Amino acid sequence: MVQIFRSTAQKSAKSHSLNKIIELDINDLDHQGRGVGRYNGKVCFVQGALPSEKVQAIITEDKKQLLTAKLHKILQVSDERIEPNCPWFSECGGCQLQHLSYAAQTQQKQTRVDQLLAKQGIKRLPWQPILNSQPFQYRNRTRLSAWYEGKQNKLHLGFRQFNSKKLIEVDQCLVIAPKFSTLLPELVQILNKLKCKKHVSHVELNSAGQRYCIILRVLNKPAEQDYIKLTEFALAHNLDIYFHQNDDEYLKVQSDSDKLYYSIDSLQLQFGLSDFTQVNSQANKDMIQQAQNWLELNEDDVVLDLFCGLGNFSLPVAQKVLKVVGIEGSRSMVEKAKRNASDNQLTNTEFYKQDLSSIDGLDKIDWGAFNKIILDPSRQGAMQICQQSEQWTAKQVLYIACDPNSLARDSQYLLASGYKMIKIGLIDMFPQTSHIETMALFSR
Ligand SMILES: C[S@@+](CC[C@H](N)C(=O)[O-])C[C@H]1O[C@@H](n2cnc3c(N)ncnc32)[C@H](O)[C@@H]1O
Repeated sequence: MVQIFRSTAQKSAKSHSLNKIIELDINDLDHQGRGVGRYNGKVCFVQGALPSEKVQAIITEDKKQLLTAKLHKILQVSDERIEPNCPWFSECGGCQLQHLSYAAQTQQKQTRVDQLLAKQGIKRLPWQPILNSQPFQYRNRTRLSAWYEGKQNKLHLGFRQFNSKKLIEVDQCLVIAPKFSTLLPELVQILNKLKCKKHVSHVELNSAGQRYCIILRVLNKPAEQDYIKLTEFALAHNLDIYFHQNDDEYLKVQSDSDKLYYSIDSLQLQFGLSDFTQVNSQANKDMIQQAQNWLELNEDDVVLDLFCGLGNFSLPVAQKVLKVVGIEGSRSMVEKAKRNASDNQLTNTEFYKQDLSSIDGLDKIDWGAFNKIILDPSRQGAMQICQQSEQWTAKQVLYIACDPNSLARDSQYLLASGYKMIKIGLIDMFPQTSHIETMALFSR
């Protein structure tokens, strides 16, 4: 008979290993920023440990091929270890790398991309200089969890703990816009004065555009008094505050209705609070500039911008080329991209709504019409698209990846179609975190 239950002996060996203190060498960082070593033939992930360190760690999880452990003591300290600036760093799940020097963070990210592409047989990458960001105060969007504690009749704001549902209350955050960080204690105070405080599920902070916006996600319709209190707070701090109750409905507590827009050089791009916008405004501008430089745009180019969003790449590119066609899955973003083009007097753009993960959608694209292609997919990547790359006439393809795993997978299809990777560079869009953004240029 096939044994499907673990024997009692196996079970008890596992339970004995829990809480055991082990000693190991750390030689890598994983995609969540955890130190990686080996113990008794198993891979062991130790949160808080760094490559080149020797540590003692307490086993918290014992699976067939891997262990998870908590850092207990550092026996040999990495030269790159620094004191984290944030008092909540060891608990809060928002940042994973504040204990690593900024230069080493980007170097580690580059190493990780090297490793992932090497696994697919893509080696000796043509690395370009890293596009660094300011290490703190760079985030223009963040979401705080809110939770109501019945016994004390108190609302708390914070972030989730690493790999857990537990919430860590914070009254400042070093990676978000400084105005928001300074305002957090007063924001919690005012929220605690609201009738609807029990029904606030989370709070979003958005300074992607010209205004500082606070969005309160509420489960029930707020009372009139709440509008009055929040309007006073908004006026006192020069903020816009919105209630977000249903999917696309954002109700501004003040009555004026300013449009939101962000700038790229002389262009102004309108966006909505539910739209995708890049989280790091300066890194976004640098990324767009690098994209234009790498593509060596000229006035004869006809460019296809896939996953174009609101026109973040399409519009600056349109200023330099004959024509840009942008394709995007969200109808409302396509409408905004069109309006953004006309508001900026750009007459050489077209935008279409299309699901770029469906073969039917891809069949409608006239691939032969473009000599340059920009791909900026979400984390899932652009596999279905890159699988069709054989039929492309484009000489150059620029791939911007927010997940290096997708880049590694999709690069294989491009290389198989005769493209060569001629440039690759890290864009440090998310300092202090383990997120990796990469730009790669392919040519044939
Ligand atoms: C990483 S964002 C990039 C947006 C834009 N290029 C920018 O820089 O702001 C990815 C975009 O892909 C869109 N998207 C996601 N899945 C899609 C799909 N299956 N088909 C078409 N667009 C999709 C999202 O709506 C989002 O606007």
